[in-house]
Amino acid sequence: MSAHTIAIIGAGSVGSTIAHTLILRRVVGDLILVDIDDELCRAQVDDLSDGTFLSDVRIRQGTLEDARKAEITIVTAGAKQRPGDTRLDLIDRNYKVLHSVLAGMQPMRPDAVLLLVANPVDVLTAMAQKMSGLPREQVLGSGTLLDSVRLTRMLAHRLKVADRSVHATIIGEHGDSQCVAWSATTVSGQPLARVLPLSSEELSTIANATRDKAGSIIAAKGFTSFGVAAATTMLCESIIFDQRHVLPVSHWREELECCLSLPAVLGRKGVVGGLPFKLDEGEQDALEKSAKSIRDVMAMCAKYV
Ligand SMILES: NC(=O)C1=CN([C@@H]2O[C@H](COP(=O)(O)OP(=O)(O)OC[C@H]3O[C@@H](n4cnc5c(N)ncnc54)[C@H](O)[C@@H]3O)[C@@H](O)[C@H]2O)C=CC1
Ligand SMILES: CC(=O)C(=O)O
Repeated sequence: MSAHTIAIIGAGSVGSTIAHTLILRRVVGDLILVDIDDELCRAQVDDLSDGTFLSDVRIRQGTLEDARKAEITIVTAGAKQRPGDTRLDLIDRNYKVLHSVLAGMQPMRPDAVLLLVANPVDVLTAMAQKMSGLPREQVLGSGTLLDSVRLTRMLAHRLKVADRSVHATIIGEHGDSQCVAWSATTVSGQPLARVLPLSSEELSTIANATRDKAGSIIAAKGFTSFGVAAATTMLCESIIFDQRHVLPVSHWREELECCLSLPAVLGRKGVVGGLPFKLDEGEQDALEKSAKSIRDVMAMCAKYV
């Protein structure tokens, strides 16, 4: 049994599914759920606790004061997109939620990692870096790991190979300006273009389907939860067990003056390193445009911080 503790702020669809996945994967010994809706939180804890016999993880309802002491705190609290909303449309509501959550968690345990999942995740990650009191490297967002998983699946399906044989990365915003690092996409170490030559129209179709997948799920069922829970669990494992996986997560990029996703090394202190990630000219342009769209929203939010 792992002796680690993770707190999840926001016990709605995403928070509870992350809790469920962490329980099944035995990532932690103790899990704390916090929500402003006391009754919902209690019911989620009661329901989740019926499944803990599979892994012996202890789960309980807690407060921001409890979350303050956890090794990882995951923030899912906030409004979700309604059909047709972009993730950026959520900023006004979710900034206020983030502000009140972080204010209630001061001072945070100095070696804590704060993992943002609520949207717009890139902008909220940058705001949390300013408000949390933690070093920047310890505050990161789930970013485009989920988008990269979605892209990987589409390519693996097309190639009729296992997902793990494909390495595909979405970079930039977890949102509409995201871009595919096609030049770095490989299948069993071989460049994708060699294994599966695709026309530029086909590449665009795949990129658009990846970008639009969340919207189509939300249009049909109102929210997404399973993919983000699996992605967040993978991030927690890399952090808690200091596994140093290289994963696309939202983190501060000085050269782009914002938080966005590029591959980073994830260990016990959060983003513990980076590796060179070469892009072609078109991809670099797209990344810079994505950064600009995030910076534009941050500029609109300057009134807050
Ligand atoms: N980064 C990603 O890949 C993904 C992000 N999301 C985002 O996650 C967020 C949550 O989505 P859902 O769980 O579907 O929404 P939800 O509405 O089911 O849950 C949100 C929960 O936050 C709680 N909450 C609100 N204010 C709070 C506060 N001040 N303190 C504590 N709890 C508070 C609410 O009571 C509610 O239970 C949304 O912003 C959504 O866009 C969703 C899917 C994927
Ligand atoms: C909602 C969201 O951000 C996603 O599923 O990608």
